[in-house]
Amino acid sequence: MESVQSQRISGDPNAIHAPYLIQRSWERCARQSGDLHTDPIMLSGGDLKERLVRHTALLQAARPEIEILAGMVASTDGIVLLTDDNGVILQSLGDTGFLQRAEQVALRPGVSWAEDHRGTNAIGTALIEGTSVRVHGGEHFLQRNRILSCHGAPVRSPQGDILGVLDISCDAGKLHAYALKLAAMFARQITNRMLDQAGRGYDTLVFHRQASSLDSIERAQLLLNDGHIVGANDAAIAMLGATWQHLLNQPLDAWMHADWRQAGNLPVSIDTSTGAAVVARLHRKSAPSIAAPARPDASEASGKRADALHTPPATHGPDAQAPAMLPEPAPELRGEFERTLKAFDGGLAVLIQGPTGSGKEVYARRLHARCARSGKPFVAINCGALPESLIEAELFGYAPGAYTGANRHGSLGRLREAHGGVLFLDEIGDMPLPLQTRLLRVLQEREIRPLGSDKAVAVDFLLISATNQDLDSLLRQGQFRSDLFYRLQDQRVQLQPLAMRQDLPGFLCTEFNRLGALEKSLTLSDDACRSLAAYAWPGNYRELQSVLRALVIHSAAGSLLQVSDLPEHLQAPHASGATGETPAMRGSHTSLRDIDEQHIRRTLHRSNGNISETARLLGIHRSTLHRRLKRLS
Ligand SMILES: Nc1ncnc2c1ncn2[C@@H]1O[C@H](COP(=O)(O)OP(=O)(O)OP(=O)(O)O)[C@@H](O)[C@H]1O
Repeated sequence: MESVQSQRISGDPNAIHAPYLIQRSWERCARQSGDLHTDPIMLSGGDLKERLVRHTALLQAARPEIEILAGMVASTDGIVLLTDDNGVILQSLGDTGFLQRAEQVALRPGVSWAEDHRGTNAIGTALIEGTSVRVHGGEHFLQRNRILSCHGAPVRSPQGDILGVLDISCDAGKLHAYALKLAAMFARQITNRMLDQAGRGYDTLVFHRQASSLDSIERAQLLLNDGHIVGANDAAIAMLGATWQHLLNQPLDAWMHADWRQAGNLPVSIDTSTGAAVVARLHRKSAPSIAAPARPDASEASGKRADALHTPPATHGPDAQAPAMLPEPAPELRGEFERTLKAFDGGLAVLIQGPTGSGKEVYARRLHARCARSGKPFVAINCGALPESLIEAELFGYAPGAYTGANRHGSLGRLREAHGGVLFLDEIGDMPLPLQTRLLRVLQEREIRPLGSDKAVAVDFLLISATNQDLDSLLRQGQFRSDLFYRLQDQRVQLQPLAMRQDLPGFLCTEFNRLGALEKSLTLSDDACRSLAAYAWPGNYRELQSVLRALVIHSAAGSLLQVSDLPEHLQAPHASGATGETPAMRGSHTSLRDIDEQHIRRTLHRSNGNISETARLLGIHRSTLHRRLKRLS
């Protein structure tokens, strides 16, 4: 398969835009080719009508764009199609001559062009990859579709979900280099229009590096509710160097200097957290918000949480964080995820173990997003980041006037904020022993007694905890209570290091595109991709994101990146003579704990022993690093 594909791609200089996307798609199709050769699946008139009604908002936002675009591609006899998120064509517009020929391959409303029905094609493949895709002539998996050249670009909701695909299709002989960019540009315009519609009732921050682009299609746009980000477009994600799951529901202050509050109709200059200077305009809306954290007993609450904890605010409600925005578990973990979800929904406590950056928090948020309590709070507590002196009040709350310096209204405590929802205790292995005792009591009695109060308050939450430490050995050393341990681990989940991921080479390219490569038309050469896949990735997904982001930022637009463009430690010696073999294929004799420890030591060395810098690079709190170093010494 590989040689056929690369031959075809190298024979067509225009088709090198994303060989991996096409190749991966062909591999998927080859695995199920028996089902692909059946006739197109056509919805009945009633079903199509029902779908059109369901997607009214998308169709309305897209109509003006589709009309303009159809006029533009008419000169190439092209047509414009809009599909839903299942690849079913909702609307087609354009040259009637080509429309008739397109009919022959069932390129018409009501037909599904999902990849598992029609093989590799711009619509179905763009839906799976989540990026713009061009599929030209012979790149189509099914022979009968090879008369086409198709260019599909996903349209996203303000929360990043793919709502459908905008596609330009024409005769394969009439390929136009600009068609993919055109599809992507108009898809972005539809996304922006939907963002404008959803934005009624929110503050909207529009920004760009140049003031003259604030009204252009390239503008970055955020919807804000009480200073928290509740919607965004791709340009905002790229300009802030963020991902959907990191941006949504987070305070804008974490991504931009607080000066954004000074913006109004007159643009102001602001620094983003990555140090880039942007110009921003703020449109304030006075209508009520939908995603404001509705804490239980808000009247008793202190109003503002201690900032020192760096824990994200509780996320609530169906809009809070849809599962589609969270990264999927690796394919080999999906079955296990469903089993864990069932146990979790049944009330069992879940303990997630895995090395640093392996996606424990993402896994926990995904469980929350998919469980029966998804509309209820998700309260994340980083036990390693809590100073011991504050931890008790922070977790269990306190009565008004409980101690000097306390908020005079008292505090609910984070455990009570989780009432009705999910409590996520991250880095549970770092919880000091006295607090373990207190937590155990809460889990047994299902009630808490705030500091300075003798009134017990009932609490009800599902529990997820996570650690990158070996709890069994902490138990043996007497640093972790065994009775608490058994309460936490009804269902255990072991996350693998990124390097063990079976689809690593393909995944690297998808991540690279998602993190901005596509926007800058960057491509990884086969050797560079192999080299990245052969690296051990001790910092796992977190390290991968940081490497890929840096590559995107430092590469000139349009480049084809070679091994020599990669950071030195990713080039050799593991890559030299690499056969495309990933650590997962080679098997690993290194324990998760070893990888973690080696990673900490290496990072410390790289930072010349600077603890703050090491903690920042590892993405952990300084106090956690101190504790880990104590154990390593
Ligand atoms: N399956 C995945 N695909 C892509 N990115 C992922 C995936 N899982 C996690 N990430 C990203 O990796 C980073 C680290 O993830 P997360 O915080 O969940 O890891 P963790 O195991 O909880 O880390 P730590 O042990 O340091 O707390 C995040 O930026 C997250 O978005």
